[in-house]
Amino acid sequence: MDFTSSVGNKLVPGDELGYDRAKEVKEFDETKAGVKGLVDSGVTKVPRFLIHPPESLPNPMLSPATTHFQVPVIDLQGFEQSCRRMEIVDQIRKASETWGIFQMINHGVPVSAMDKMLEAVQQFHEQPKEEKIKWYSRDLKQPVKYYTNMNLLVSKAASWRDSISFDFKYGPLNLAALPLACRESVSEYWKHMIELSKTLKELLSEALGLSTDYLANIECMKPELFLCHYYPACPEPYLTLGTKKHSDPSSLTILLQDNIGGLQVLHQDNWVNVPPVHGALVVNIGDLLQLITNDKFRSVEHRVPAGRIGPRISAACFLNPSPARKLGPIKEFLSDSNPPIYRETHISEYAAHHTSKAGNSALSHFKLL
Ligand SMILES: O=C(O)CCC(=O)C(=O)O
Ligand SMILES: [Fe+2]
Repeated sequence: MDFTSSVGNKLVPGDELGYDRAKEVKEFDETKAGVKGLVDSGVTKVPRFLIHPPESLPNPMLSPATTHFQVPVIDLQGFEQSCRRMEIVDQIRKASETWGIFQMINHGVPVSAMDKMLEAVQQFHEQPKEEKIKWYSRDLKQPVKYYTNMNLLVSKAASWRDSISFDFKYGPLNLAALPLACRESVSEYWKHMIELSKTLKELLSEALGLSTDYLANIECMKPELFLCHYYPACPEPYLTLGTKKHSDPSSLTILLQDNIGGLQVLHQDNWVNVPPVHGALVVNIGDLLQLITNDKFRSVEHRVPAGRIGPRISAACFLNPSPARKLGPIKEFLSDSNPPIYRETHISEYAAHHTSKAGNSALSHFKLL
C-alpha cells in the first residue's frame, strides 16, 4: 500500500472533497505496524492523516532553545534529613506553584533500572511485527496494549508515535501477562515507581503545608497507568507532532525520557525545552492536583514535536486518584476569602471531559465561579 500517493502536502481545489481520511486511517490501522511501519516501508512524506494544522505546529521562528527559562532541577539527596528536607520541600513548592514541572535527580530509582526500561520499550517496538501485533488493541479493558494513538479513529490529526501501555488499575500485573521483550524491566521499574510515589506524596503534602501523610490518606496519587512511547525519526517533522499540546488528566506524572530530548513545556507563554539529564526523572503536576489544591499547584501544558532524529523513547507513569474517591478542593485551603474554585468530581467524570476536549484541560468545566 502506498500511503503517500493520494496525500501530497498541498491542498489543491477539490482535493479536500476527494480525500477519504477514514479510508486512509483504516488502511494504516490494519497494518498494525504503527508509525514505525511507515518509516520501515520507506515513506519520505508524512501521510495526510498525520499532518497537523499549521496553528498546532511549533512556530519555527520561536525556538524554545533561545528562551532564557530553565525548568527547575531538584536534587532529592538527603531528603530524609530534616534540614535538607526543608530546602527540598521549598524547591518543590516553588516549582509546583510557578512551573507545574521539575526534574528530579538522586530520587532513589537506580539509573540502571531506568536505562533498562528505555531499552525494553525500544526492543518491544523493534521486534518482528508478528510478535508485536499480538498486543495491538485499543480495548480499554485490556491491561497491556500496543497501538498508534488511542484516538486514531476519531482524531482530526494523528500523532507521529506508537505506544505500549500497562494499566495497573485492577492491581499488579501477572508477569506472564507482560510481553517478553519488557517483562522484567516493567516489573522492576514499576516497583520503583510505587516507592517513589510514596516519597513524592509526602514531599508534596509538606510542600502544600499539610501533614506528611495527607495526600496518601486521601488516596489521590496511586501509580496506575504506564504509557511508553516510541517516536520514530520523521522525514518532515515540521508537518506533524510527536505529542500535541496537552495537560495530563492525572494528579501527577513521573516521566522518563531518553537522551534525544524533545519534551517542551509552556511557561509564561514561552515553549521551553525540558533538556534530557541522564538519571533524572521529570515530574509534572496534572489537572487533578490543580483541582484538589484549588489552583495552588498548577498543571502544565506540554508537547513533543516530531524530530528528524529517532527513535525517541519515553515512559510516563501516571499517578491517579482512587476511582472510589470524590475529589474536590482540600478543605484545609478553603475560607471565606478563598472559596472553592471547583466542584467535586470523580476521576472517571474528569477523564471523560478531558477526552471530549481532545486532551486539553477540562478544568474549566468543573469551575464553580
Ligand atoms: O513523550 C513525552 O516526553 C511526553 C509524553 C506525554 O506527555 C504523555 O504521555 O502524556
Ligand atoms: Fe503528558
